[in-house]
Amino acid sequence: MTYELNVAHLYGDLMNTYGDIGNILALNYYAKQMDVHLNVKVISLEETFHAADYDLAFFGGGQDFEQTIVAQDIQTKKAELIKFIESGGPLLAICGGFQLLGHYYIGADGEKLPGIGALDHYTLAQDHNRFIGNIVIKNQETGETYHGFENHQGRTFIGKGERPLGDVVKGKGNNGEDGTEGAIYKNVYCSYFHGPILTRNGDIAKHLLVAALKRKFPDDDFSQQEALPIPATF
Ligand SMILES: NC(=O)CC[C@H](N)C(=O)O
Repeated sequence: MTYELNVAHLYGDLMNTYGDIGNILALNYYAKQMDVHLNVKVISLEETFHAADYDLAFFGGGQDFEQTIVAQDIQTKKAELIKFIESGGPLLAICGGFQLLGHYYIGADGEKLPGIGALDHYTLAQDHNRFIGNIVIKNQETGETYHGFENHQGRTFIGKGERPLGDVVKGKGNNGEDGTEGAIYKNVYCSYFHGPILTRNGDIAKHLLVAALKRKFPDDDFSQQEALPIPATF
């Protein structure tokens, strides 16, 4: 393979609800077609995340119990994660991962867990209810439609500098109120979609990989990779 990218799978052993690890398999599938080899490393509790060592990161969803543990540990990685994000590092964060990149998450039992505040959203609890079901959204900038399955109790409200990943066509989205789903900030893509998201929405995998390639190899031309057709089903 011509290119190599280093991928950090953040808390891959703890944050993996509904087969979110399938996102790593899907990334590999698309990377191969782009002539890219991925070196994937799980970075978990008490392990160091050095922003400069990685070209792409993935942070999956989790249950409240795992999130209480991760919410503490991730504070030790906060500065380097913010460095990675602010320098344009591509990162995909799903559900619990999405919540912990923001200011805080209030769990089903009312416990307030700190996030790292790298992105300007916050997540409230809801009373004895979860948003569960198939969801469809549309990204207004690209015109792309994304399909997924949501299952979350948290209600997220996005903030300064964040655009939604899409507008809700069907389903609940971030909070069931404002019609937004997910968030985009710089090269960070957040969503409540399981499914996993990248197996059903190859366009997002392509955006992440192309962003990582352009950032790591600024002198090369990736128009061919950008033009890669995305199969209807993975
Ligand atoms: N699937 C998930 O990652 C769920 C995240 C969080 N525990 C919630 O219920 O909102």
